[in-house]
Amino acid sequence: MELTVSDLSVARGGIAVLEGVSFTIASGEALVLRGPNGIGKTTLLRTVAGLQPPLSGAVGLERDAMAYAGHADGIKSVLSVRENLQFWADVFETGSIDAALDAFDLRGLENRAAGGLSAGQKRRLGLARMVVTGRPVWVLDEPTVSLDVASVAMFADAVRAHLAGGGLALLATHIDLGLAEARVLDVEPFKAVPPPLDDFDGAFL
Ligand SMILES: Nc1ncnc2c1ncn2[C@@H]1O[C@H](COP(=O)(O)OP(=O)(O)OP(=O)(O)O)[C@@H](O)[C@H]1O
Repeated sequence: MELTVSDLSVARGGIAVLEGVSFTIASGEALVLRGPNGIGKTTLLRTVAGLQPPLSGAVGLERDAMAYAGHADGIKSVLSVRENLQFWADVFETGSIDAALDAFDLRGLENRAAGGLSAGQKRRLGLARMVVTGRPVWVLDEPTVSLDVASVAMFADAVRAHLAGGGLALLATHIDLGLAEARVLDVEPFKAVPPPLDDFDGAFL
């Protein structure tokens, strides 16, 4: 499997933010997007994951191959940790949630209502959902927000296991995950150039 992004231009609120982005990620590989706040990393990830259309260019994989985790954890607060994961296992028809509970050290919390978890515990539950989806392509936006050092290492291990199983990952993060094998793509050079003004006088009004 391979995720190929070709000459992709993406927009937020109707305004182009990144233009001409191209990369390929093969099975077993991870690519980390880097760039300053507001450059368009979230917009690029959402476009690659099929949550919004590109302005132009192409993503050479079906949306069904991907699991996306954004800033929101997507957890149901009245359900327990176990019920949350079971819900996703049912949606994705993947069966067991044991591997996800173990990967993110959630065994001791499995009967706790998700609404009563700490921010970092909620984040671990949200990331455990990626394991449960069984999907080969993980698209992750700032996955380590709220995680302590041990949990970041736990997350890096989960990504490594995913890659070892033939999966691939595309991530945006500002911190060092300790994933030495991951490639890094700085998206700043792809910053969109504003269109030239076609109303010279109007620009001064
Ligand atoms: N609803 C919106 N309408 C218009 N512009 C928006 C909207 N939401 C975000 N933007 C702008 O789009 C640009 C790209 O935002 P995006 O969230 O993709 O950046 P980012 O690189 O992920 O930033 P960060 O590192 O802060 O998470 C930013 O300049 C942002 O202000």
